[in-house]
Amino acid sequence: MTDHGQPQVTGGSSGIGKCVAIECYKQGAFITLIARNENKLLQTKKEIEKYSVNDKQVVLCISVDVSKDYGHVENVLKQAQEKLGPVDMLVNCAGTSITGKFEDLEMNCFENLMAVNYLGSVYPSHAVIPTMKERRMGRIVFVSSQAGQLGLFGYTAYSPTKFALRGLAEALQMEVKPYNIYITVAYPPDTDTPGFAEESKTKPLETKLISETSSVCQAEQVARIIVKDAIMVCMGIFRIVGLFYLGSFDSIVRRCMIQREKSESTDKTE
Ligand SMILES: NC(=O)C1=CN([C@@H]2O[C@H](COP(=O)(O)OP(=O)(O)OC[C@H]3O[C@@H](n4cnc5c(N)ncnc54)[C@H](OP(=O)(O)O)[C@@H]3O)[C@@H](O)[C@H]2O)C=CC1
Ligand SMILES: CCCCCCCCCCCCCCCC(=O)[C@@H](N)CO
Repeated sequence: MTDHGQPQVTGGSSGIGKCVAIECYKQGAFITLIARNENKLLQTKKEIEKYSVNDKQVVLCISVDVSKDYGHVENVLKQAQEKLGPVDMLVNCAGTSITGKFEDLEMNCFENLMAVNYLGSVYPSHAVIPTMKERRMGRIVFVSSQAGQLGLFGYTAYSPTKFALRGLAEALQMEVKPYNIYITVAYPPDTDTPGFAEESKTKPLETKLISETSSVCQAEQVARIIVKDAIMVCMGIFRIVGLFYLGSFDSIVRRCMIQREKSESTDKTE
């Protein structure tokens, strides 16, 4: 059934997720887009279909809130797999941001962001893992953020949700590695998307000034890196060989250094 990729992309109707879907579609994949707004999904489906590389390719749309009812999320993702075949990659892009000073943010900001950005990645991942384990293959991508590596002014509600994804990814990786399932985490910088434009409307001045120290990326570029990393990590054997080489190169450099120091000190004593 699957001589082509079968990715499911949450948040696939906009921004980074849309570009990830296009990137996979250009490689011949059958795509499932997951987001809430049906019109946006259909519009994106049409846009993606322009990039088809063969006439069998399909773009399936699922309208669901990834952060609300786990049972429902599980059902719709399973239904999609019945239609298109087993998913080989899940890219968790659905997410949103609210900025503001800690004391100015309402409690529901903290609750909603944790629900969408964190649980909204847990639910779809939990739904696809059993099939991936059975098939002894799969990839799951979590889209964190540079604000998931550093806590920055204005991001008290957002950053923790993105830090959480890293903890989830590392613990889950240890569990699923024996099943040949690979987890990657992306940490994108500010990226030009509808979500970013929305976020920028209410950013505190401090956050703006901090953000302006680094430039805004294009969503296409971020998506390309996300897809490439997800595929590269699968080449487990190459990674191991690569690490071995790095280790052996380090020891060459170390030997040369010791050699050079020795000959320098004998030069001095002569
Ligand atoms: N743009 C940026 O500067 C950066 C973004 N990121 C992260 O990348 C991801 C994508 O961001 P970006 O492309 O900017 O976002 P956009 O706002 O442009 O797109 C978000 C997508 O997620 C969907 N979505 C949002 N909430 C839910 C939900 N509860 N259930 C299902 N789908 C949902 C939206 O569709 P709908 O609303 O119809 O549901 C839409 O398809 C986010 O996780 C974000 O935190 C990370 C670093 C930088
Ligand atoms: C090793 C770590 C390197 C860190 C470099 C520091 C750069 C600071 C710039 C601030 C960037 C803020 C990113 C938030 C992006 C985001 O997730 C939102 N735009 C979502 O909408």
